[in-house]
Amino acid sequence: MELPSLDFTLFTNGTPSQQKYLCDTLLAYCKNHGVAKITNCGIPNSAIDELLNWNRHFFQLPYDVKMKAPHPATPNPHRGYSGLGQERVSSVTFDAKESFDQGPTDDSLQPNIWIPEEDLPGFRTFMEGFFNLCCDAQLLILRALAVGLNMPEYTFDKLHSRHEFELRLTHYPAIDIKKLQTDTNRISEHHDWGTITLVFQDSTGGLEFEQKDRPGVFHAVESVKPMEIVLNVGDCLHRWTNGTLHSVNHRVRIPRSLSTQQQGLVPDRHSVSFFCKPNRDESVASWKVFQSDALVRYEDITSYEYNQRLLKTTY
Ligand SMILES: O=C(O)CCC(=O)C(=O)O
Ligand SMILES: [Fe+2]
Repeated sequence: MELPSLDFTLFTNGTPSQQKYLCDTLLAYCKNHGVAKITNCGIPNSAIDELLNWNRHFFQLPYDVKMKAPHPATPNPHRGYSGLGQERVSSVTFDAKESFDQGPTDDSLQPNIWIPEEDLPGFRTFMEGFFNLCCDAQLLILRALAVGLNMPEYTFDKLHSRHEFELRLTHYPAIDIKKLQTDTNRISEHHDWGTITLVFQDSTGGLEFEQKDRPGVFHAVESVKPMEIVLNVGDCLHRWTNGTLHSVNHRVRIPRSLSTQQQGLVPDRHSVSFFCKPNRDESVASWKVFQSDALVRYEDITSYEYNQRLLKTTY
């Protein structure tokens, strides 16, 4: 199953009928698959190339330097560098990845943890700027989704006004294909916990999503160019819409181009995830307008409680 890229200039600069097409198509992907590929949502392509370059530079640093910004051994703050195996997405399978987590600059509850400027000059400035670009992009995407849902265009704006989002760099080191065929994943199957996630990836491949109506059947979602951003629906959007929008199960495994290979090395892979999450004090209960069968599937807890519940299972 190939996912075509949806060009967001249809929403920002298109005619009313092109705008409608973009919103309806985006909504259909979010309902039927929980995933879509998008381009031109306001983040310059050159910034995405640069982002992946910074990702490479960061993880190429010696381990001791990366450990100058250690993610604590505990879930909070969910910031800084996590080495191989520190985060456990699955309780069964080892995930061969290292990551670096960042939030907004002014978050006193979860302050950022940076390596010293002299160890990678320019890294922090670029990453803080890219975080802001993602903030603008998520607003645009959620407005298009709101229009697709026949809701007021600005429905999601105030629910995300505090930018309590996370930006994560991930590096999957080169690995023997036999390991990925047996006891190791790059990232085990999981749902994202927030509203939507934007995934920027290099051309290595390996990201897969589970078909909604065929549990256990996964399809590759690769980006021919890094400008093709993968959009995942997360749990909070699923909860608010009472399951109308589908929080997609996904994982990273062997790239499609190597799937028949029996031996050798799978090259390393770099990706970046921007997790757009509701303000911490927002409820993530199902909205009445989506309760056609009077069944409230999801209880009234805050976004923060929901997030903490899940975070505690992985660190
Ligand atoms: O590396 C990827 O492409 C996806 C990573 C992911 O799913 C995540 O960080 O939640
Ligand atoms: Fe994910």
